[in-house]
Amino acid sequence: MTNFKQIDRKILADLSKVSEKNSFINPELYSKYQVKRGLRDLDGRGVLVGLTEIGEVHSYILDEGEIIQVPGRLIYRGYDISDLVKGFTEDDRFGFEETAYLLLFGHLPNQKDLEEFNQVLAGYEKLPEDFARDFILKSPSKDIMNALARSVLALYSFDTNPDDTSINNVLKQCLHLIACFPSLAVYGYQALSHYHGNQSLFIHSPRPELRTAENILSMLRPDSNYTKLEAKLLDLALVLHAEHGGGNNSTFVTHVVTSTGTDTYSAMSAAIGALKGPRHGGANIKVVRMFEDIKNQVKDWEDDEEIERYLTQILTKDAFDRSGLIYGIGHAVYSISDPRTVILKDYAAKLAREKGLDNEFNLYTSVERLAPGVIAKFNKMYKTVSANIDFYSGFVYKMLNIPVEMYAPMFAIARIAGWSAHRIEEIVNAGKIIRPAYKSVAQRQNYLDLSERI
Ligand SMILES: CC(=O)SCCNC(=O)CCNC(=O)[C@H](O)C(C)(C)COP(=O)(O)OP(=O)(O)OC[C@H]1O[C@@H](n2cnc3c(N)ncnc32)[C@H](O)[C@@H]1OP(=O)(O)O
Ligand SMILES: O=C([O-])CC(=O)C(=O)O
Repeated sequence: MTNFKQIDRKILADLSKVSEKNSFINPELYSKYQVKRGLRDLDGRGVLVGLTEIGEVHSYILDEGEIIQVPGRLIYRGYDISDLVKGFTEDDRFGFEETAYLLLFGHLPNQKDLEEFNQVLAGYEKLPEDFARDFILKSPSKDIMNALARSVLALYSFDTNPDDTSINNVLKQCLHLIACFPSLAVYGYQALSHYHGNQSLFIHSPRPELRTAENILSMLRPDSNYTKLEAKLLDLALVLHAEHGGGNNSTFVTHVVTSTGTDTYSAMSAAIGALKGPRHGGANIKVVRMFEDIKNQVKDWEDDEEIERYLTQILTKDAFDRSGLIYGIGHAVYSISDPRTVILKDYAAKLAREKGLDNEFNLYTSVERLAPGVIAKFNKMYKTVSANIDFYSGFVYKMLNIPVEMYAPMFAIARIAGWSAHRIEEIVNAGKIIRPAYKSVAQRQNYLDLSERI
């Protein structure tokens, strides 16, 4: 057995070298053929690939053809996110369901619309009989995003009409997914914590009278208790994560996969896979882990030079996960600021004060202030970088006692609303499969018989 493993490892190592060598493309060729890497122009502007009415991510203005970076704005269906947040927080209402309604149907719900919508979601939140036992608890995964994607794919089998892409059917499927993502994710976590973490197993059912944020906390906690303040803060986080235009990676994946004509479960599981990545929604988990490392490595949290030295080690791949990335900093579109971070940071500050975590909050603000300068020393920058939403979200979740494995799933529970709206928009407007071009830069070769190959 050991021998086999050793041989296996050697073969794999050799094959990996060959694979890596023969996958390399000379970076100069990208400029030669004017390939827009990351679907971005050299100045950072995204290549225009679609139109949407759902979300707008605004970060610059053009002045006589010149890009002027401005503080970021996020607009859902024409409404500025800060106005939406102000509206429901000042009225002391939950905002996530109202936001999901707005994204899906294009207008703000009135009282009656909202009550009806809450009832619809409550009616859809129940999982099929024995689904949790057979599909979640029986094979617990160490990664809740993978568990969530698997559950979404498994739901296909319980749908009597899964491949029907009429809007009526797709809307029904999307509403079902929006309603049951909290249970799918939380049960995935409970399975992990029980089978891999030796903790007692709790499976609490969602309660129809509770809103999404309340249900998440009630299902996560053994005693189901939470304060109104905790639920409101989580609700705010869900609203801020619900949508980000058509170009963010997971939503673009939703458009790409939807354009093939495939079913809702396939499209949404692909989007979950995209969101999980540490350069996208998975960054919130990385940020909190990176801060655990910073807290251990940096002795004086008030010493800017010591913090900068550590951040430099991250950039040079000598610290943390050796990826060279300072997580939670930078954004494909925003430069001066991410409007969601501005809102969340304010709440993070208040909560940190309440919980006696001012020191840790101050460390976050120091990293936020120092990281852009460190990154600029190592890269050619076309725009400044600033903290993105993932920078403070994990810290907020941590203060809400939400387990770290649930941070990226929390993003998915919110973003399924945006993905759903984009899937419907793609189906209503498209009819064309998304298929960009790749130029082959391989040399043509004459075929060799097996006996002739060296
Ligand atoms: C919800 C979300 O998805 S928000 C994003 C969450 N992701 C993270 O927080 C991960 C850390 N950040 C990053 O990896 C990047 O900033 C991204 C992926 C978000 C955006 O990347 P880009 O579009 O390449 O950003 P931008 O053009 O501003 O970057 C310029 C250079 O700085 C580098 N850079 C940007 N941010 C960082 C960072 N946080 N750490 C290290 N280097 C960075 C880029 O890699 C790029 O270098 P390159 O030209 O050699 O490729
Ligand atoms: O827009 C992006 O590229 C990433 C992002 O912030 C999001 O999806 O929320």
